[in-house]
Amino acid sequence: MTTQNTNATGRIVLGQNQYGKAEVRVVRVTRDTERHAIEDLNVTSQLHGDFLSAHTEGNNEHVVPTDTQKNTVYAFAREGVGSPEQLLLRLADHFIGDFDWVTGGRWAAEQYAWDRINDHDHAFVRNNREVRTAVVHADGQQRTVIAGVEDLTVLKSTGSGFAGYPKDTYTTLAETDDRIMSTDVKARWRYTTTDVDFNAVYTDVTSILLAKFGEKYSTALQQTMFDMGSAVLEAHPEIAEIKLSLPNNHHFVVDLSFAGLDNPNVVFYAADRPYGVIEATIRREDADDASAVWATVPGFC
Ligand SMILES: O=c1[nH]c(=O)c2[nH]c(=O)[nH]c2[nH]1
Repeated sequence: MTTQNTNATGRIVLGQNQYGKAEVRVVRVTRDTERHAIEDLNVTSQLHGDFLSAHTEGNNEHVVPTDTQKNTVYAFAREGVGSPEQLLLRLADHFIGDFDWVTGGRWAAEQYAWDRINDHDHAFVRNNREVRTAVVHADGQQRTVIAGVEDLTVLKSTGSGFAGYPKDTYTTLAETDDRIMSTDVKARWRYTTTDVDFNAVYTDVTSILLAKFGEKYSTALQQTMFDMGSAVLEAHPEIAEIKLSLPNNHHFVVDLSFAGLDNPNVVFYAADRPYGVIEATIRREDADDASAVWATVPGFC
């Protein structure tokens, strides 16, 4: 229960604030040769700093327009992207370096992949397998980079069960040692350094997550999730922690007895809701506390 302060006389002040341009869609074509390449991003720029008088006095002399922030994203893309993390780090250095009162900020990106059509030089098909994510949080000279992946939908048609759980009056779920397990992998991992080959590590982390999902018999999504996250930390010392949020995309065996048919795990009803939701942070025991940065990355525990 919260109690109400009935004689609140304290001054009203501006608390935490940030502002910027959300979802700047930028497609960068690299066309130095006839074989083009595409980088397709959705970038958000938000500044932290001394913006008090803009809020309390209507004084805009510190307010770098959100329109300028959008233009800066496009201008920096002209110089090259490389990786979403590198682009965001350059944006952070620029805004903090060029404007005295900008002390930090949050820059975020999603990246969408395009594959070549039949190895064509300049025709592509969008690969909707997953969305890559990146966040750079800057505070003075400090940079924190959090990379991620989402909408990576996976399924295994056997090699998963769920049993041994407590039962009470409300339990109807039957134990099983053979079920479908499916989830949409959503993960974010925090680097301890900016000296990273971000594209190479992204590729390796996603391939580890996929391999571990399939690798061994799963007694629960919780166990599989911990295996997936642990394997990423084991392979990558430059990652301090990884957060996973995994919906349990339930597949129910359909009772076909109305037609006189058995159903030995062949025909399933893919429910879209409700779904289990299994989440964890898997971390090195001695990892530093980055909870203030994680607070800017919603959707995880
Ligand atoms: O992998 C699972 N974890 C659970 O916590 C759970 N709960 C449930 O009903 N089914 C499952 N499956």
